[in-house]
Amino acid sequence: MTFPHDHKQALRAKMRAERDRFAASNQMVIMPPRALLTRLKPGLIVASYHPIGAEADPSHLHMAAHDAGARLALPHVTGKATPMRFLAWHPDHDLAEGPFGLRQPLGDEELAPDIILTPLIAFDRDLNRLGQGAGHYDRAFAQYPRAWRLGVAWSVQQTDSLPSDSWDIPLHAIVTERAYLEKED
Ligand SMILES: Nc1nc2c(c(=O)[nH]1)N(C=O)[C@@H](CNc1ccc(C(=O)N[C@@H](CCC(=O)O)C(=O)O)cc1)CN2
Ligand SMILES: Nc1ncnc2c1ncn2[C@@H]1O[C@H](COP(=O)(O)OP(=O)(O)OP(=O)(O)O)[C@@H](O)[C@H]1O
Repeated sequence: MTFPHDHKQALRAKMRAERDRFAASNQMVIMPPRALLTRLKPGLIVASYHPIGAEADPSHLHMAAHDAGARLALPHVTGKATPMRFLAWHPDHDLAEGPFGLRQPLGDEELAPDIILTPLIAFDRDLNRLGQGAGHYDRAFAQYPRAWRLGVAWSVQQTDSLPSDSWDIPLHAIVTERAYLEKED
């Protein structure tokens, strides 16, 4: 079922406001779930992200990956229309300013991720995800279908049921400051 574009836009505005309110009055951290830790090994490529605004901070997750010998990558975009690339990044490296207030890697070494720590605006119990609407993660998920897709979010970003379009690829799991949710299969 295809939901009107306007419905997704209204949901984004509502859930961004919810997230911003939550983050303004709480000092929470998100810790790496056991399911992530058991997957980590030297040489694995883990894509994380640099949070903007009130987004959930994945740094404890990617630092656990770094400590386990994994290589890190961060997303790099140039605009809404162009695909996102994951570029190599080391925690000691500086970031450069990008579009939408993003901070992105300076280098140009593209990596194919084994695990994608995924930012999101909203999620539901079926692990559907609503993103920024440019299709950057939907396209990356299609490009790397074997990667493990772990959503990172505040618990208040959960909503009853999300509109799902044909191109939407659900997450394998989601971690919040309160819980770890996994797809039952
Ligand atoms: N931290 C972070 N990095 C990320 C993403 C993300 O969601 N979060 N992306 C996910 O795709 C990609 C960047 N894509 C983006 C596409 C559109 C907008 C955008 O339209 N932003 C709105 C305001 C967003 C807000 O207030 O939350 C804007 O600029 O009007 C932002 C990022 C890659 N890096
Ligand atoms: N595999 C794909 N290839 C090309 N375009 C895609 C693909 N997946 C999604 N898109 C396009 O991306 C756009 C954004 O989709 P949508 O509103 O579902 O994004 P979203 O749920 O916010 O997630 P994202 O974080 O990926 O932006 C749509 O116009 C869609 O046509």
